[in-house]
Amino acid sequence: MKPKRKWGAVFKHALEGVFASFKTQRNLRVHGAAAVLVTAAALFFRLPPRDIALLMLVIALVISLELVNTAIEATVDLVTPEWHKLAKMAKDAAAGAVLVAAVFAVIIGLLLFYEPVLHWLGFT
Ligand SMILES: Nc1ncnc2c1ncn2[C@@H]1O[C@H](COP(=O)(O)OP(=O)(O)OP(=O)(O)O)[C@@H](O)[C@H]1O
Repeated sequence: MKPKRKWGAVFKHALEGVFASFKTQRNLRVHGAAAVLVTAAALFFRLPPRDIALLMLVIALVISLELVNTAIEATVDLVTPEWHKLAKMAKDAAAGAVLVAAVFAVIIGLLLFYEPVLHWLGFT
């Protein structure tokens, strides 16, 4: 039987996965930067806690799916360096999952920032 890993080791490996993915995946860095900017804007416009919680949720969803996408890409590359229609399907579907989450994140962001930005610009 495999010996049980300590919580510290589990946490360390998970963090290594996050850092390695940020280091190698440009899209993940772009989404990370967008998340920092959106969070700063939410604080600047004093969005209500529930709106900030919703933003945190969609940010976590997009970043998590980027990490899963990275894992799937690495696994596919490990299994086959050759062109294969199943490899294409796995990678395209994983990228599609990130795209769907990112599009809905943008829509949610527009809905949440629309009023405070108009107010700040003096239109309401
Ligand atoms: N082994 C393969 N067989 C078939 N198609 C592949 C294979 N590897 C990659 N592809 C195709 O090329 C696309 C890009 O794959 P790649 O591994 O280069 O991802 P990437 O450009 O690094 O993605 P990301 O920008 O998200 O990191 C895939 O979505 C898929 O359509």
